[in-house]
Amino acid sequence: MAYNRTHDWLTRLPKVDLHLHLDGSVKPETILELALDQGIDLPVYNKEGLIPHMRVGDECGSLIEYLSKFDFTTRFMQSGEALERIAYEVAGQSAEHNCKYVEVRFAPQLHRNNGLTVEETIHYVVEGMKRGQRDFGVRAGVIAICMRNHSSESNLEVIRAAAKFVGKGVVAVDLAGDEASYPPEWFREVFAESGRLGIPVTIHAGEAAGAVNVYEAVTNLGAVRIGHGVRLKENSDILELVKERRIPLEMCPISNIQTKAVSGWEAYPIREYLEQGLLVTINTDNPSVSGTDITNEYRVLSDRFGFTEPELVRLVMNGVEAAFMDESDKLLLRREMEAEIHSLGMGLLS
Ligand SMILES: O=c1[nH]cnc2c1ncn2[C@@H]1O[C@H](CO)[C@@H](O)[C@H]1O
Ligand SMILES: [Zn+2]
Repeated sequence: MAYNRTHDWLTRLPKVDLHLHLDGSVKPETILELALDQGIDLPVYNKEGLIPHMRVGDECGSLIEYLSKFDFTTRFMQSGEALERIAYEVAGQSAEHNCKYVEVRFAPQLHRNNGLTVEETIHYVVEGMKRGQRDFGVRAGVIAICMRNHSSESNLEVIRAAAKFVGKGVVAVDLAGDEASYPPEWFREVFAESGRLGIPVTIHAGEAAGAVNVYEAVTNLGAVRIGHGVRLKENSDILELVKERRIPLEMCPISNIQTKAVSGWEAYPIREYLEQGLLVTINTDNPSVSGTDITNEYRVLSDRFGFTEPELVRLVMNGVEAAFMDESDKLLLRREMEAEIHSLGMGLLS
């Protein structure tokens, strides 16, 4: 590729990633080592051969097809040691892209096949993130995910365990999985508990189903952020509500194209959302499943939509504003990032 000033500074631009799944971020090299340590057979024993088992291609037709990739990685994520290691590595991968803050999400109930409790899974992920923070300087928060195909009882267990870690590494709870088959109104009872316990909520909505799911998430599940929200554009009243309430959208461009949340890039609503004043943020979702990284997300957007450098900086700073962080920490992060952007000679914050 020819030298491109924007591409070069996108690598150096300080960034944040608010929507990243732990089980969608495991490196193939790590799977090779974990399989050996854990005595699990692999279909192939080299990195390149593992990639098709972990990553979707251009032919991915739906969210359901996309989600099928996770069964492979979660098999190797059933011990405290593996969870701690993968969380630590995610911090390292984020640092390589000058990501200053990352929120890592995972579903505790998917990591209990060998007897870990929900609380133990959270403990190990938090420990890995803390070690990553120390070694790589990346600030981090953990989001505990409830799964759409799990029982209320299992999901309530996740929320209650997560509540014990608030202020100690966990920053929010989420709902993920097959959105088209499991509408958000089925989860009111589960998220009433997060309301009672005072844990912030983000919900995957408007990805594989319509804008009405965003409405339900915001008005009845207590969501203060929305995962994706790509299909919000289908209803201008709901879009207006999200805008008025300053609810951030955690958009994940490459993943959104792969899961067919929209028909293609020409229909991807990011520029219109930004121009309409929505609090849009850019994230990776699942680097290993989507074959992406945070720099690549910005690079593709700048190429596809002609975002200017100030617009790209705006998207980054929206992420800082949307972070599940207390205000004093957020202020520090914002100052640090603004200073770094200025020192890169961009002077683009006006
Ligand atoms: O984009 C997404 N939409 C909905 N669910 C997802 C997405 N990416 C991952 N997961 C689901 O979240 C689980 C815990 O991390 C993953 O195992 C996958 O089933
Ligand atoms: Zn997601």
